[in-house]
Amino acid sequence: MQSIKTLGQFIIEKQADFPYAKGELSRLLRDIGIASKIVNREVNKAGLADILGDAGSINIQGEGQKKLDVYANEQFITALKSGGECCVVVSEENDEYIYIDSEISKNAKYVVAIDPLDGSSNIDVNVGVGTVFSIFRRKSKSGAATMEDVLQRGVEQVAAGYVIYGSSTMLVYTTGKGVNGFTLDPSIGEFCLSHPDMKIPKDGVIYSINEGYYAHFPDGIKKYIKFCQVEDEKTSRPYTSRYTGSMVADLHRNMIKGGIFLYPITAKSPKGKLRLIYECNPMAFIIEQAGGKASDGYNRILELEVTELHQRSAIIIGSENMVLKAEEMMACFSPQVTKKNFEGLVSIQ
Ligand SMILES: O=P(O)(O)OC[C@H]1O[C@](O)(COP(=O)(O)O)[C@@H](O)[C@@H]1O
Ligand SMILES: [Mg+2]
Ligand SMILES: [Mg+2]
Repeated sequence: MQSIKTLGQFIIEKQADFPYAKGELSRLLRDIGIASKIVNREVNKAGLADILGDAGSINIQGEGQKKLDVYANEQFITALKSGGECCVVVSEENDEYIYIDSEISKNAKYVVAIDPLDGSSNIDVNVGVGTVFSIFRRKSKSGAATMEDVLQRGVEQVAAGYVIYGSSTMLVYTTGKGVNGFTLDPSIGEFCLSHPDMKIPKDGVIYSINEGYYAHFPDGIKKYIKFCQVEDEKTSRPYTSRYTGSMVADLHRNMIKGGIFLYPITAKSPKGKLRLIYECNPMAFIIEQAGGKASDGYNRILELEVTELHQRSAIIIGSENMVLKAEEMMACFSPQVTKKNFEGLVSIQ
């Protein structure tokens, strides 16, 4: 009989990897696991419960909030507040960061940034959606948290993960020592280790991008899309186009099969659409830990300076060789205008 390993058992076991660990991060991951199960329960019966459709409110991104966005946000914030291991929460659905000044949390060590429900446009149509989370250590010693605690670069993350509410529900996370995936077994209500030590193939034949915005893409991206569509058996092209409209679902698929996901700048989103702190950075940490690569077309996502809570970024992420090819196209056809080469350009004239 094959023994199962639950998320809780795995977390405790891996705690040994961190000699000075006191269990705070383990308990924090446990709390996120519990909230994920509660959200999963509502997602699964969304059509029956009054949880589909719009909540009638707009978030700071100017996006209409779905009822499930609001519900998921409440569940994660409640779990993080009652768990006591997190002193600040940054959420896509809250304009400002939430400092948890309760007795058990106010001096807690960790900061959590979260996209409670990713792929909101797919909620009402039963296409895979997700949750994305990123965990940092606070910078300030204790007491009220500061912007310095929340505006940290991706390289500062101590853990990151996502939950995908799809044909099955999975939680995938890293603490910087590889990536592991757990599938929820509803019959025992436990996430069980199903995908140990996940690795993304160096190459793939899947590209994921919303080609509806093609006319507004940088030339480098247009060239890369053309590159994907060329007939060339030797390089298994044309690649296959797969795009669900849920970043978590697209990245999860590409992580398992190999592939590239691109959300570049467009006329509609001149700084990109996806948010650096709770979408790009956690997914970049996971994909890099699985052997892949993540950039904004020029720079490593995890090294980008973070200056705003809901800062956006262009993102090209996935199989290493595919991202390198896309970066090559960007460098060639959409060279980055940096202060340095702008002065160079001006001096030529
Ligand atoms: O509809 P578009 O412009 O292709 O955007 C789809 C992208 O937007 C998102 O839905 C944004 O995330 P949220 O749903 O959390 O706001 C991503 O999951 C997805 O990749
Ligand atoms: Mg999202
Ligand atoms: Mg969201």
